[in-house]
Amino acid sequence: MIIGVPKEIKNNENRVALTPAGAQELLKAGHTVYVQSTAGLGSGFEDAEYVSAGASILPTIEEVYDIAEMIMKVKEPIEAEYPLIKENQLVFTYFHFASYEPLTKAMVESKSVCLAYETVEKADRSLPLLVPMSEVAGRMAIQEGAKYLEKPLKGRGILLGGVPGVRPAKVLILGGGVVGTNAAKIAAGMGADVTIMDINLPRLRYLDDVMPANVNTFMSNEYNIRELIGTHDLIVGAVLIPGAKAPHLITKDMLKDMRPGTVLVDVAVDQGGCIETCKPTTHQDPTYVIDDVLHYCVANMPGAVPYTSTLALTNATLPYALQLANKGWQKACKENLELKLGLNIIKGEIVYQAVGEAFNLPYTSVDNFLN
Ligand SMILES: NC(=O)C1=CN([C@@H]2O[C@H](COP(=O)(O)OP(=O)(O)OC[C@H]3O[C@@H](n4cnc5c(N)ncnc54)[C@H](O)[C@@H]3O)[C@@H](O)[C@H]2O)C=CC1
Ligand SMILES: CC(=O)C(=O)O
Ligand SMILES: [Mg+2]
Repeated sequence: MIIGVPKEIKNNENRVALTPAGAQELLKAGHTVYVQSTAGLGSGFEDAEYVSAGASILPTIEEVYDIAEMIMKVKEPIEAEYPLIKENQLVFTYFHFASYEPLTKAMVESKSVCLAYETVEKADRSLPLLVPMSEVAGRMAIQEGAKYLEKPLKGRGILLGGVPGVRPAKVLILGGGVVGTNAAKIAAGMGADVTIMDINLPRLRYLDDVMPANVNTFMSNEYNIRELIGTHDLIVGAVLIPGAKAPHLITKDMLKDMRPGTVLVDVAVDQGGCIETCKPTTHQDPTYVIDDVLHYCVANMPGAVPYTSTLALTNATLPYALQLANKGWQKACKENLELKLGLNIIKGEIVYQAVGEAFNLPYTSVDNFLN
């Protein structure tokens, strides 16, 4: 198969979908790999390293899209990329369709095959291609939150860990999955007073078992959320209903119950956000203030630490990319249910229920395409 790796063009997105090591594995399996010039530079990989691994370099993004049967990307295509995507081309990347109707419609129109990293799902319901980036974003959520709690950055001016004789900051984490657990670990390590909320009681039991003593768990519901938001300094949004738009757990009216300088980091922004007042921001301009509450809603948080994120992402995606390249998407998805669940749009039809439902658009069974 001919595989193309374009350079990411979203704001401050420095990750790349394939490392030279990954390119070598695909080449060893008999495939051809084209990488756009400088695509790996932001993650520390020179064009020459891809060439040594056996890949070819193409100067422009147009040439990469033009030649490739499978495009491997990191972030969802942005408007400038829509016209480059071809009929029948397999696009393997994050899409987060349910949060953005224009992208969904553009990919339907492209008649391409869209296999979304974030909905590839294992039998135990875990999301193997989301996990590594959720680990990064969860840890970063506290790093960023602690920074924006500083007064000159418009936060309350409280030190996360406190000091002897002065109480630490209070951190509230909505959603105790991968992002939430990683955020809690870092916040607890810095000495904060941490509460994790989730609707999944077995998950709360597990977290209660493994987390240090400065982490408490609390059932997630509106009543309990309203009880806590007025006393917490940093609130992290980390809920997910796979493939669907995130539920708004913090509504606009709740902001008035928070103290001035409270910091909200809505990591779930890529699925629409679990804070009603959240709108996607970029690393260039990551925050804004509403009702004296600071919002941080960067939709590609791991893009800021590409040296870590590119390796973590490609460790997870490569085995799946190899299956797609070796067998073609239809056979690979027929034989591997995990990959099949990643199919969101095929040749003009939405095949992922939560995406169709998000926009009241028709959807069809993926099985219609796999026989
Ligand atoms: N902004 C960014 O750069 C990044 C964003 N993300 C996003 O972060 C979000 C979370 O991802 P993961 O932690 O991997 O998901 P996950 O599936 O591991 O965890 C989600 C948790 O939310 C819980 N949940 C669902 N409804 C809830 C509710 N009403 N109240 C409280 N908890 C609820 C679930 O029970 C689950 O434990 C996703 O939208 C993901 O795409 C992930 C990586 C990077
Ligand atoms: C998961 C995701 O949206 C990201 O890594 O940017
Ligand atoms: Mg994202």
